[in-house]
Amino acid sequence: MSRTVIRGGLVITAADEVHADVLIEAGRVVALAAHDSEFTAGWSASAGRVIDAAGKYVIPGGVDAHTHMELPFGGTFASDTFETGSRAAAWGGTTTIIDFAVQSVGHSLREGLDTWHAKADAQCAIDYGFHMILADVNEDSLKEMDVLVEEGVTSFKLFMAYPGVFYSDDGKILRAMQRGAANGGLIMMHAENGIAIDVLVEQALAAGRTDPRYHGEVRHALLEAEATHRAIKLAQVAGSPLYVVHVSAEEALAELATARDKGLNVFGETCPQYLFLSTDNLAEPDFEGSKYVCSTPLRPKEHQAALWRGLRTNDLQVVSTDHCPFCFSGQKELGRGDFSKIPNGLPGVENRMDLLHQAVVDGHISRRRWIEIAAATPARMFGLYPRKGTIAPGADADIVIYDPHAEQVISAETHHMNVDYSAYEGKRVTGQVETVLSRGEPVIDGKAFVGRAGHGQYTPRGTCQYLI
Ligand SMILES: NC(=O)NCCC(=O)O
Ligand SMILES: [Zn+2]
Ligand SMILES: [Zn+2]
Repeated sequence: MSRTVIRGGLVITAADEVHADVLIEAGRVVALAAHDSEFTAGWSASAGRVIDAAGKYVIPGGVDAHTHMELPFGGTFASDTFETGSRAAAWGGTTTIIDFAVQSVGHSLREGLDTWHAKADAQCAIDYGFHMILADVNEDSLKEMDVLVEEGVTSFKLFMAYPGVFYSDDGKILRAMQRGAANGGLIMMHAENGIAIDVLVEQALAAGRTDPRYHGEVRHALLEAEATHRAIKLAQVAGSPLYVVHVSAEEALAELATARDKGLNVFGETCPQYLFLSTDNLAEPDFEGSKYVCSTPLRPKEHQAALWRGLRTNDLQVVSTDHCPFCFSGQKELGRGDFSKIPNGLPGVENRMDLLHQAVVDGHISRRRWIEIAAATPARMFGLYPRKGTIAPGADADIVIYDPHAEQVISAETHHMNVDYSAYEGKRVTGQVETVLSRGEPVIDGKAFVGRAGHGQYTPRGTCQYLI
């Protein structure tokens, strides 16, 4: 049986930081023990591979709980396939993604799930699971939720935005929440008042305000806060937990904090783009602002301090990417002259672990909190813990050797995502992935990709393990 030993690194989990050696066998962590102690004697001699991690961090692979490979949106498709996107994720130290299978209106959940399996199976370099987007809540799809939860698709995204596409009205949302309360499925909410936003879009375009910056203005922070408040109340009535995705506005975060102060099972996710980018980017000239069009939108810089505080106080529990890349050329350009036609989404699956490490360097969060929000909590939230999200006996050996002192400059010239720009072009960050193991197998080795499409396995999930 092949054995790997990782020697001499600082092992960081959400719970601990310890100088330890890690023994891996058959794709799993078998033991951790104090570096070069009596307990590790003989490990290296019997190992097929010994990785020297002296001076490096040894961390659980990242769990990115919000990606959209090949998502159809606005008449085009997100430009990363599961092959290119999962490879890029590995380059950035993420070893599990949870992507969104989509139910189309008039079709079953099963059809949507089968379609996403056909896109992803045998393509991924790292392990993957699925949430389900509920676009058509009806008697049949409600019943299907029960079956999917049993099968390991244990979370369902609903949209208060995008009328005519993914939108659900309050009655449908309430019914899905009631079903989730009964079957254990976690409701994930895109919380923006899409009906009101569509009025503002129409008014802006009629007044000749067509540039990307107006995307941010019509998607008003108060309309995110209002929808967040409404979603919380509906969840309370239904008796269901709630996970609000891509929180960007301070006012929306305040709604989550109030609910959590009452002891409710209400959770929030934010994304690196809301922590590091702002409406200044949306206002870039020559249509460059289109590169930053996503929903919820980027906010004025002042919101960032509130989001960092929310991450420290645990009013926000998870940082995912909402990775949904569209090339500037030919895709973002669909919205020249009409911001409402710019496909929504930003690339970032490769950058998340590095940007959050930079947040450690900058003093926003601690090292253990970095691992908690990027690996341990998403794994717990979505029923993957302790197989994913930690380094402990029995866990999958999804492990990253991270060089905390390496300097790098993020750029489209060097990234591996299938998109022609970087949202963080030119940003200097300290820290870089050196080696990535997925179930004990090297995927990135000494800054080279050595993985393969099809190594990544579909991973059915349990129900939420984060309830109060
Ligand atoms: N977020 C975004 O702009 N695009 C992806 C779809 C979604 O998550 O709403
Ligand atoms: Zn969304
Ligand atoms: Zn999304």
